[in-house]
Amino acid sequence: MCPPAIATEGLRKEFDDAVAVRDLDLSIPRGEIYGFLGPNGAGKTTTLRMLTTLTTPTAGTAHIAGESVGDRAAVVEHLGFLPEQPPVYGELTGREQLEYVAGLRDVDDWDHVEDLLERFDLAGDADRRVEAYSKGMKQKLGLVQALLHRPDVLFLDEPTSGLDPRAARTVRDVIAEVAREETTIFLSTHILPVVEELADTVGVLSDGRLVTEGSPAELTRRAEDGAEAGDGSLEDVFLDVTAEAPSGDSAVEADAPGTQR
Ligand SMILES: Nc1ncnc2c1ncn2[C@@H]1O[C@H](COP(=O)(O)OP(=O)(O)OP(=O)(O)O)[C@@H](O)[C@H]1O
Repeated sequence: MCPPAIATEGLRKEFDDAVAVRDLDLSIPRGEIYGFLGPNGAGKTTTLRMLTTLTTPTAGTAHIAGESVGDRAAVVEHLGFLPEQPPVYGELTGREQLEYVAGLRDVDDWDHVEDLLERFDLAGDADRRVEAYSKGMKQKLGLVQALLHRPDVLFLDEPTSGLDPRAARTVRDVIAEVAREETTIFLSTHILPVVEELADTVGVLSDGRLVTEGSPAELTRRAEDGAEAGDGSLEDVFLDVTAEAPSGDSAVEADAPGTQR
């Protein structure tokens, strides 16, 4: 049987003065879009960094497509990562940027690269310098470069942050399309409607702990059943399960749902 796309057991990260992630257990099947929510400081970025080998766990295990994150060379073949700020160089053209990343990744399937540029509506701009790209175009270029090597698992950190509604729509459409091709997507975001629209399963992290998990429909049904106030929306679920978080500056207070940061 295929191993899960993402599996963690007791995954934990401590910094000198804080526990950022506490004993996280995840099992995310292949082909799923997993929406990872949590207030500011909940530990989402630290989790992403552990899963993408950028930081070492203090304890526990994590496997991507069956490979341990401790084996960086093996695991990076399976993952693509779009951080909140896409790692693109302004002085290169879009195509040069992709050639550079393809070289690092040993990708020589140029038909695939051209196909991605077409699908993301970037082909006409591929020979322009990246510094002339809009934020949405840079985000799409970042997505193309994360997908160049056909990863099994794509990690996205706030992929629609700061985009205008049209650019955010395009990025959401692209995510949905990529997911249709059996790529597993781990989507970390504050923007609840994005998760509500795209995610098969939602996990909510609060103070480093996974405090709830389920499909958006299951979570909102639970909120409707238990709610004394509110309309049983994902926002109610989020507010309810993160209510005990020690930080006062929850994501929902800072960003009204639907706000594109
Ligand atoms: N390098 C570090 N050194 C010390 N503490 C850190 C470090 N990185 C993160 N932390 C702490 O770990 C906790 C989780 O931070 P993290 O950035 O993972 O949260 P987050 O959920 O991504 O937050 P946000 O939504 O605001 O980006 C916070 O208390 C943060 O201060």
